Amino acid sequence: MVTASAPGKVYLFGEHAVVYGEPAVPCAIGLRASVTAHEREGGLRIRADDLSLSGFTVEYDGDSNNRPDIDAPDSLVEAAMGYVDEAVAQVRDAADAPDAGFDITIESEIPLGAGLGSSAAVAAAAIEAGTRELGVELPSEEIAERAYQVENTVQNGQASRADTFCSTMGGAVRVEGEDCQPIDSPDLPFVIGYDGGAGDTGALVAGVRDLRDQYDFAADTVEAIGDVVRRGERALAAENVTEIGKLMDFNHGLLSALGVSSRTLDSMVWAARNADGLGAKLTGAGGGGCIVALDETPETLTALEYTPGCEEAFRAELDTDGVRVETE
Ligand SMILES: Nc1ncnc2c1ncn2[C@@H]1O[C@H](COP(=O)(O)OP(=O)(O)OP(=O)(O)O)[C@@H](O)[C@H]1O
Ligand SMILES: C[C@@](O)(CCO)CC(=O)[O-]
Ligand SMILES: [Mg+2]
Repeated sequence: MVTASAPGKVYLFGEHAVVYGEPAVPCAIGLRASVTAHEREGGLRIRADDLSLSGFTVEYDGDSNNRPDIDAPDSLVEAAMGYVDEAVAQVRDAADAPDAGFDITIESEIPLGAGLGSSAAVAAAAIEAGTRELGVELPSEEIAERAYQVENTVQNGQASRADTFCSTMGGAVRVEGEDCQPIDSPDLPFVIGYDGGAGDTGALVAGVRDLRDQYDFAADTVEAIGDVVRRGERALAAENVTEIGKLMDFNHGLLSALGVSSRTLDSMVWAARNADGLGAKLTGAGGGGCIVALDETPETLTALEYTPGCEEAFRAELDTDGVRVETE
């Protein structure tokens, strides 16, 4: 039995645009998903009590895909299970063990669908736990690549390597197309506001794609996000936190123009700005979920706590540990 964990992340800059080849800078944070894999005689049984489908246990064999007996629409169940299913497919492929069966247990501190990269963390941790359980040790680059394949399949061919590379490597990273690099970052005073909601990553990415196909100025907006990221990288290298904050504000405006913000995400961003934080933006796919702000003082945290629609506000720190084995 092997347990592995991987961190969630916030985007300092560049989500959505990264899907079209612009650079992005996500940063791993100290909230983790843990996956335990225990080999069994064929089939797959998944225990995922943190899933918003009120927690369920699923048991089915590889062929018949028996539907779990829970009171939720099929599409939701399939979407909820897609990442784990695909991660197990990657494990079987990597270990050359097409018939390997597993009991998988997932425990996670990362809210689902909220922009903190729960899917990437679950995928990376599941691949690490599953392959180790079969006695195979993958280099971290391969875990990242296989976790990306998981996201790409579930998001219907519309995913970047950013979330999965960040979750696998930890720390701050820069991703542009297939080029993925760890980068240096100062300790940034992240404050996260969470509205308790979720967005559907695949649907939000598809919405941006449609806008980009329809309007030249939407394509220009995606490129403008790339420009913000390039400036952001310079600010990061110079440890100029004030400039980083300003660029985060700009990045949020451009994401809003692309239709991926929401009323509560905007309210939380404005609460952070009014509290004189250094900058704030939505993080991840958007639609609902989390914003990330920068502030060393307690003001932004307090302001978010009093913002209608904000369910939870907390500080987060850059986590330099990527995917790791917890117990073996
Ligand atoms: N604790 C968990 N147990 C089982 N599956 C999980 C868990 N956490 C996340 N997942 C999987 O990840 C999916 C959510 O991924 P999605 O990409 O929509 O959001 P996210 O990764 O949290 O946010 P973003 O991609 O915007 O950063 C869930 O539907 C589920 O399939
Ligand atoms: C919206 C997106 O850019 C980030 C989701 O966390 C999608 C992706 O990069 O795969
Ligand atoms: Mg995701």
